[in-house]
Amino acid sequence: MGSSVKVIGVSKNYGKKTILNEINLDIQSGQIYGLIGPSGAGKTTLVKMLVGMETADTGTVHVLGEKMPNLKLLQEIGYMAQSDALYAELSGEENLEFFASLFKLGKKERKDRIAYTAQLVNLTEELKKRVSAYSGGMKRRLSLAIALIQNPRILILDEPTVGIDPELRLSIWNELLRLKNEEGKTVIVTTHVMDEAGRCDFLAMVREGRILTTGSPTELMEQYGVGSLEDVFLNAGGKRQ
Ligand SMILES: Nc1ncnc2c1ncn2[C@@H]1O[C@H](COP(=O)(O)OP(=O)(O)OP(=O)(O)O)[C@@H](O)[C@H]1O
Repeated sequence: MGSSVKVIGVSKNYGKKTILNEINLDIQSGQIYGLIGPSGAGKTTLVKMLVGMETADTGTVHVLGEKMPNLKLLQEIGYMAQSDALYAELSGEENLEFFASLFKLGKKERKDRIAYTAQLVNLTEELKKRVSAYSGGMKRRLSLAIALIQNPRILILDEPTVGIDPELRLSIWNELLRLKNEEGKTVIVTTHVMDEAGRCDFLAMVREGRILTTGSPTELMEQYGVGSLEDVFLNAGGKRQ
């Protein structure tokens, strides 16, 4: 299917600190690609580069064949940040309407996308409430709905299920799998949750700004001679402080 995302020789420093060190990634279209690694490894900095919100000091990032950053690609990339960027004084529905208005969507399509994304994250009944009255999990769910609003080809989700209960987490993962299988979407996700990592087609282990290893979950377990991704994570030195 070809590459959706190509990262070549990307490095980034903040002051004297090296945050990303010679990163290379080739993310095939129609895959769920997981970035796993301990806190502070550089995952968020890396995904921000894929979205075009950060620039590399050296190296290049291409998304759908275009060099990033590139405003043309906003329509094609849905991004869910680690902290929610929502308008607290507006209702959930007004937030969805606002974000939908930023994209090229016809009137009916806009309405349909709002209904579909709200239902996907189980917020249909709560749409009229102000976001300031939402719980943390509800805000995460609304952020996920916003990431999907313009029907992007690539979804980039930074720890999407933090604060979401197991039942809804499962239904979100089932939907991500459906989006991949039926609509050929590419999903890039950062996670600390190993059962989520196990649902990815391909994983990159990130630590101290480097990619330690890449492979399917099964390949990584074989590589480290262990029976679980938890053990891969620990053996690769990813134990949380
Ligand atoms: N704007 C910034 N200025 C200076 N340092 C930064 C900046 N943004 C991130 N960092 C540093 O870069 C490093 C990597 O951070 P990043 O958020 O990319 O890690 P992460 O792997 O996403 O971690 P987590 O899982 O906790 O979100 C950290 O040491 C962080 O303190």
